Amino acid sequence: MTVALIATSHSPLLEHADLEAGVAAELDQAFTTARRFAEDFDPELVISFGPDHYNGFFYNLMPPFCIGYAASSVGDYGTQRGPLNVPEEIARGIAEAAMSAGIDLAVSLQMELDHGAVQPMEILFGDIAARPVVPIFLNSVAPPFTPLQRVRLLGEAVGRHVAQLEMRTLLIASGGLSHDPPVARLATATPEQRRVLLGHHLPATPGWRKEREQRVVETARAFAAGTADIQDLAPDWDRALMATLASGDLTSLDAWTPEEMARIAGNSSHEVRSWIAAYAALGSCGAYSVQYSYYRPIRELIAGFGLTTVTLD
Ligand SMILES: O=C(O)/C=C/c1cccc(O)c1O
Ligand SMILES: [Fe+2]
Repeated sequence: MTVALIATSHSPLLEHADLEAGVAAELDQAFTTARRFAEDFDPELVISFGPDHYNGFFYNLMPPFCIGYAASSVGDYGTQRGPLNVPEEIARGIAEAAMSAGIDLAVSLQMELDHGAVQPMEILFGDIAARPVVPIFLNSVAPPFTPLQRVRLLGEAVGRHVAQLEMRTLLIASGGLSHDPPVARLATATPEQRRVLLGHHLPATPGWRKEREQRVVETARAFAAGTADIQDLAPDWDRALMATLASGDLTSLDAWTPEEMARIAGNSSHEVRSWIAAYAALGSCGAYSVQYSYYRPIRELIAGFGLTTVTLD
């Protein structure tokens, strides 16, 4: 059994932002390092922990966790659209193992994924169907949020099962870190936004999606210029979280509350759930060490942008 982890922020603005040359080069270097790590590891199986942004999961039925037995990408923000290569038997095994460990979760035979789940696959492998992948959705935008302890326990249960699979398995965490992009929220939604949060706008016209994405692109430009009314990034919080994850002892995160996370690090900081679950999964396979760690708060991407590669000792 060999297991490794790549944890990375995502941002749909990667293709739309006007980054300073130095920052663009740095990011390029981080992605190249991750790509080489993935190529060298050559996984037989990928398990991808990621959020959704009201493209696949809506308030008509919003589970805390869901494992896809089959999945396809909606292709938002120009990401690759179409089916992923999901090994159904392995996905079922993971879901049954997590349920047996006391983690209640949903399963889907028709899971829809957005940039939050597929962008790292595209960056690492150039094709979302390049490797067999089991997608694990963690609700990170739609309150109420399950406690972080449950997220850690989900990760541990998945990791214990993966350790028995005898497959070279790459865990991917996609999300975070501190950030507050203009994703609609139920508490403050207009009637039109409420329809979107319920999924009632579907099937959406291409024009509708373009409009929604353009609003985020414009907010990012304003954020970089210092004129957006979204919450600032929280680099100290991001760095402290990355240090805790690297330490191998995640239990102190159990005490974090969603309210405090949002207050300090923004409404989308809940995407760090993917990192916590994936690090916990690796930790239940053995002691680990971070091999590479990148971090920079990048307003143009509306992201405290982190990327780590991690191996078992
Ligand atoms: O438009 C969305 O739904 C989300 C956009 C976004 C922007 C910046 C960082 C992220 O993690 C995002 O998902
Ligand atoms: Fe996101």
